[in-house]
Amino acid sequence: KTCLLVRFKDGAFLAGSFISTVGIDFRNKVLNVDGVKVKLQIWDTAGQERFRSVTHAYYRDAHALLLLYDVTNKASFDNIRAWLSEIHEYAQQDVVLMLLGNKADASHDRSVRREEGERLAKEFGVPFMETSARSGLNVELAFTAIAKELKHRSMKEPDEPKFKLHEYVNKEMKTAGCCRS
Ligand SMILES: Nc1nc2c(ncn2[C@@H]2O[C@H](COP(=O)(O)OP(=O)(O)OP(=O)(O)O)[C@@H](O)[C@H]2O)c(=O)[nH]1
Repeated sequence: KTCLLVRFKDGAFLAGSFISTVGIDFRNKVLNVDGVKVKLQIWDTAGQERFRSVTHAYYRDAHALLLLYDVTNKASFDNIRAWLSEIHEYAQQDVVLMLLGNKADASHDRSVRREEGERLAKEFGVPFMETSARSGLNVELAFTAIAKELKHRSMKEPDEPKFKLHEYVNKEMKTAGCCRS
């Protein structure tokens, strides 16, 4: 999670970093979305179980949640169902969700296939993409898509058609041949 956020914020990869997030941390980034400045305040939660009660407190105020698993770690993928039920319990009902399978670059160590991620995302009706903090694959796209959805929700003109996050993500992935850094 931290590496993905640092890649998005600073365009760099923290190679060999083993510093676990303690509790919660945040970073801001301003994006230009269709000529409008959108300020994203992105909270980076600790994945470790012992910080769970701290992170719960932040779900309620989140407008969007990015759920990450590690494609080289099957347990992290299996945990997604548990995270989703936590989200249903603690987050706002209309929170924007996206599922990301990170470390897509690590092809030799992969233990979760892209199709498995796609299937899970479909089951829960959330947009999905694989990302890589190392190569930058789809990182900008994931955050930009969320920013577009949030901008649309807060500034929508009465006659403006609804922004469709799913469709936007699918279209962008197709245009880029599924992968872009
Ligand atoms: N190959 C590869 N390694 C990655 C990628 N993203 C992160 N890593 C490595 O995975 C390890 C953990 O990354 P972090 O970003 O610190 O993980 P985290 O989810 O923030 O961890 P916690 O704070 O403990 O919950 C580090 O050794 C990173 O170098 C990636 O896209 N590709």
